[in-house]
Amino acid sequence: MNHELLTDMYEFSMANGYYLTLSHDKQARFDVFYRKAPDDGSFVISAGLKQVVDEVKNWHFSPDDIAYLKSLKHFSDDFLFYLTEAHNRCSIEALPEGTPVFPQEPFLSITGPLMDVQLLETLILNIINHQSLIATKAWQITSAADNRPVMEFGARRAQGPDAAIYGARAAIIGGCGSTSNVLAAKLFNVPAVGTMAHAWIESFPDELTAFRAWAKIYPDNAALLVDTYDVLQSGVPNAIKVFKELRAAGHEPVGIRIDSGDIAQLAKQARKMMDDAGFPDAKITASNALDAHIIKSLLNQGAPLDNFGIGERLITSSSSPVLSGVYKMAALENKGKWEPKIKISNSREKVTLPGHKQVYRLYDKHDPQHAVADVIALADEQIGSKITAISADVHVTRNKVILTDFIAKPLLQQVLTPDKTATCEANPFVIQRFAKKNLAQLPAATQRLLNPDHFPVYLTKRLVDLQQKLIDEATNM
Ligand SMILES: Nc1ncnc2c1ncn2[C@@H]1O[C@H](COP(=O)(O)OP(=O)(O)OP(=O)(O)O)[C@@H](O)[C@H]1O
Ligand SMILES: O=P(O)(O)OC[C@H]1O[C@H](OP(=O)(O)OP(=O)(O)O)[C@H](O)[C@@H]1O
Ligand SMILES: O=C(O)c1cccnc1
Repeated sequence: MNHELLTDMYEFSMANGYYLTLSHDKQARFDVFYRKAPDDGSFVISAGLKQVVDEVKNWHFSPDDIAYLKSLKHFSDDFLFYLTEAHNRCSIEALPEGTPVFPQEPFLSITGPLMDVQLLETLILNIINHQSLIATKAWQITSAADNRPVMEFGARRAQGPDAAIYGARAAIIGGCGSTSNVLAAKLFNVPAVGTMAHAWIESFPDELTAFRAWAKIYPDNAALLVDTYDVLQSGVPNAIKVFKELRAAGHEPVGIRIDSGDIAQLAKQARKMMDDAGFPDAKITASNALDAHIIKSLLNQGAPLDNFGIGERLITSSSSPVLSGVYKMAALENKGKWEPKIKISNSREKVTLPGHKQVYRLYDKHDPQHAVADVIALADEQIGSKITAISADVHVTRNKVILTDFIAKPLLQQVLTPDKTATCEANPFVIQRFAKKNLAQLPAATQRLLNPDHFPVYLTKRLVDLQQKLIDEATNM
């Protein structure tokens, strides 16, 4: 299904209005950014860019779409004709997927005909907000799991098929190692994994028969679900019987999955039983409405867990289910000249950053693996060896600093041009490694699950002066 109509009606009303009142090739630039990270975190892991680039690159309206828009009797024929010829005329600059991004930083900027970029607002936000939210949640969960493999199990609880598919990709970006979602595994070339459901056990006369039947079919992939009847009285003893039979036939068992009850207590006792029976390498997988905080707590209780299967709280980010990324006009072309644009608000933090911008990550000159701050600058500014900067966080009291001794790396990169040249990493594991590398360069305190430190984000003086000038002009001061 093409997604060109996946936009809000007001975007079409405005685009039709622009067509009727403004010059048709008037260019505009919009930025995507967010103001507050989910779960009171300090950053978001950017995700969704690959899908955005694919959508924008192939942007077009089918005859059926045009017929539907015509049937609404709301748009001019000339505008509808413009849409029949629509194709990508936009360029996109963006942070690569997997970049930890902080509030106010544009993680994507799109430039193109005003009508086109306006029509793309809803779809771009839909994709970026969803996938960045899930990638960030997956980072929380996998960081709590402390290098133990996490399988994404959420398809059945995701809010619809797209959320399951693209959520699985975002989960890999955020740190998961595999997914139970076979379609996502196929589409993104990632491992499809799984154990068994209680239905398998219930389909046989008893648990032992069910385990044996499984082990016969999958002798090298026997991860047995032990909680259908009683984990310690029945599940683990039966699993051990089958493990012994497997070993006698020359196979090593994978382990067990515990999906209910007090996981810490059950895992400790199951571990002891399997060790005593000669299976110290049999793994214990935990599942059952787990999230980052429960995983941390289980590990703090000393639960000997090797793997996690995580569904609903990952795929829906249920503890913080919205990333409110926004899409705001930064500049508009007028008679061949770009003019910076601003949205003013009574709340200082909601005043937008005007103009064509670049985000720099500053690394300590003497320790270049250590990021010390980000700076948002105007794109045509020269970043020298010294920057006078103002905190992007309006609540900071001592908000003016002089930054020196840094190496500045520009983060926004061109990923799509109107001639359809697209450069954008697709492989979610490559992106996962990029995310890990970038996170390792940030202060550890910004990555606490509870009350993390905020990473300093600054604006250059020129950007702040431009913002103030536009505020003054708009308020006639
Ligand atoms: N030792 C533990 N410490 C903290 N949380 C735990 C522990 N063991 C399980 N949990 C979590 O507690 C929540 C509720 O577990 P509960 O015992 O109610 O599940 P259950 O009723 O046994 O499972 P089910 O409803 O699937 O039969 C789940 O999110 C689970 O992951
Ligand atoms: O709990 P999640 O993190 O979403 O992980 C996925 C869950 O999906 C399955 O449950 P199922 O749908 O069979 O229902 P159940 O909760 O009764 O086990 C599985 O047994 C997990 O418990
Ligand atoms: O393979 C599993 O164990 C699995 C898959 C999806 C949901 N719950 C469990």
